[in-house]
Amino acid sequence: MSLLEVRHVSQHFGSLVAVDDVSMAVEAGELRGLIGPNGAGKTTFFNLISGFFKPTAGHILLDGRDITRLAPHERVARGMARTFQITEIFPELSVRENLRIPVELAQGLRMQPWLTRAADVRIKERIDELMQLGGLGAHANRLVGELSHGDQRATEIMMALALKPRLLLLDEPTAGMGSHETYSTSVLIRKLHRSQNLTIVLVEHDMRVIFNLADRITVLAEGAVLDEGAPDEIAASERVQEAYLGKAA
Ligand SMILES: Nc1ncnc2c1ncn2[C@@H]1O[C@H](COP(=O)(O)OP(=O)(O)OP(=O)(O)O)[C@@H](O)[C@H]1O
Repeated sequence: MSLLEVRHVSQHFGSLVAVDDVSMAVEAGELRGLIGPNGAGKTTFFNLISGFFKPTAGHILLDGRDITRLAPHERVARGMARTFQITEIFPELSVRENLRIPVELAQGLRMQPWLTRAADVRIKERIDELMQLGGLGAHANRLVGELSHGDQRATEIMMALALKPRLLLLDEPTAGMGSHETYSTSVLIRKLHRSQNLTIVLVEHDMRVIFNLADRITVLAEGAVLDEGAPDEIAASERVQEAYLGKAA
């Protein structure tokens, strides 16, 4: 059974069909890349998987269970977390304080009026572990708003990971980055994928990142699946080349 299964999903906005009868199955442990020209429907598709939109038609299954009508936070409870195209962090808080929010949430301790000393130790240990894993140890007490774009993105990814997802959805993690930061973000994603038993679906514009990281790639064009396969198959696909060249022309 696939970890994530999308069955014949469509999303209409009035007369516009942003996602048109898309099916996709992602196996546990896979890193799936999702690409497509501008306006292909990638972000809409991500919003459908993570529950920000409810599809006009079709079904979404996680571990074989239908989650189509579940709210985003209910999907988080089932093991799904996501990041956004625009980094969603609290710039006026430190890295440690940002991470504390999802760590408390994951441990069922958010909004508790008081914490036992043991619970507080557990929270701090988990924050330290996440900072270490994300390469953020040196920035623990710095305000996130003062960090580089790459470190802000790493903080956001580690906040998603704090929720202990099995499925992590990353929406353009290298958007707006220079080549150095793009490279270090790719290295982080690969490291997390390998060390944390994670399944990842990654939307990216940067083709080097996608072809370097993905086990398989799904290509969307005009809301529909244009092609799907291993990176070398997609690189050789005439249909895909035409879609990109056609768009650029
Ligand atoms: N909330 C919305 N209401 C109406 N139309 C929308 C909405 N969201 C997206 N669209 C339209 O749906 C289509 C697909 O958009 P979407 O943002 O999903 O594409 P994309 O592949 O993510 O594009 P990009 O690569 O530029 O981010 C576009 O025509 C867009 O204008």
